[in-house]
Amino acid sequence: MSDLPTLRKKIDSLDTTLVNLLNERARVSLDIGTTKRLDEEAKNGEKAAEDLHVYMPGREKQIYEKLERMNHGPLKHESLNAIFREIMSASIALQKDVSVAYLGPPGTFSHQAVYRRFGDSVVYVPQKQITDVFEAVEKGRATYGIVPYENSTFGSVVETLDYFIKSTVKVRAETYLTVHQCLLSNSPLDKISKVYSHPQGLGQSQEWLSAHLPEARRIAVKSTAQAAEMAALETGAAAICSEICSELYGLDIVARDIEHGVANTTRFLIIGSSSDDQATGNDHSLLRFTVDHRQPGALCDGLKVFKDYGLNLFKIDSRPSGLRPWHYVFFIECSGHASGDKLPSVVKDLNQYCLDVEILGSFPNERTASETC
Ligand SMILES: O=C(O)C(=O)C[C@]1(C(=O)O)C=C[C@@H](O)C=C1
Repeated sequence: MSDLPTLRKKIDSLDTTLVNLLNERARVSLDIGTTKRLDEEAKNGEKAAEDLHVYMPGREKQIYEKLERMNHGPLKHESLNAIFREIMSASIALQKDVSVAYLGPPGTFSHQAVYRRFGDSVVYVPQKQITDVFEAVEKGRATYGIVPYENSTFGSVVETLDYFIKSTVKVRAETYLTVHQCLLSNSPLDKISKVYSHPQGLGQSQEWLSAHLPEARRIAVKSTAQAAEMAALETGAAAICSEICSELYGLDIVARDIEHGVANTTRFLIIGSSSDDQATGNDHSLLRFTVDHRQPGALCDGLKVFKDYGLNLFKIDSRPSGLRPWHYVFFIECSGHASGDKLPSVVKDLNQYCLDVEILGSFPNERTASETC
């Protein structure tokens, strides 16, 4: 082993090589941006080129999988992934100014999910409620949005599903975040009479609340970080939120990991003005449809279409349509991609049993093998 000055000299020289290589990569990324813009302009005109999507989840997944295959250490996979998250974040930001709307204020789990997916080089646009995230994307105030879709303990996020009934946005990607809920307050546990959180935070921690704060009022607010903001202003109030809100809002951690359920995980969807048209071979698609109730068995016949084409179903939700009582909109998540050969035929066949069918987006499956079991 060499002495310290020699080893540091080696590091200095490697850093120079790294910086040069990173800039070489950045220049290629700029060329990719220009090529995509020119291609889009030639195909769909100048306006489409302005709205160009620079975030390509399918391509990113390919890169991360390749990194995992070629990394033989000593760098850990997670460390290499974190480094590349920032490399790709910078790469996206070079191609275009990218902003991401999320359910704020800072400190929410959505905020952490944006960081996980988009890194530090994009602009973060906090929104007051989930519906505002959709609107920010629809009205072009943000390039992308991230919305909570479901939680492994408490189930679907109905506010998100309800907005998908009327929205024009498309799903581009998904991301998973392990969620640990904390009880934050400036009062001790025996003085807490009110607990604020998002309905998901309250739901994921209901067993703990019943055991430790059975008398406390549970108050649902728009987000977990808003709950922290509010709890910081009142004595005897607490918030169920992420640990990072402790520092952000000046609250003490009264209890940690109060969620029930094993490996409590929230799944987020990344939305944009269009879906990713690049299939990866392991994709999921989200569809929305309304069944024609005048036909007996229409829902059953509709579901059979997926089976006939060999597409696996992962999730089914139904929500009131809002148009008339007992009339529902169904959401189906299945394997396959909108640009594949099966899904367009499924949609065509489904139309026999449904009043309307729409593919809300196709995206790379990010669930790891262990999460699938
Ligand atoms: O391959 C592309 O399409 C790129 O824009 C390049 C790149 C990258 O830096 O590797 C950048 C952003 C995309 O999300 C995926 C990949």
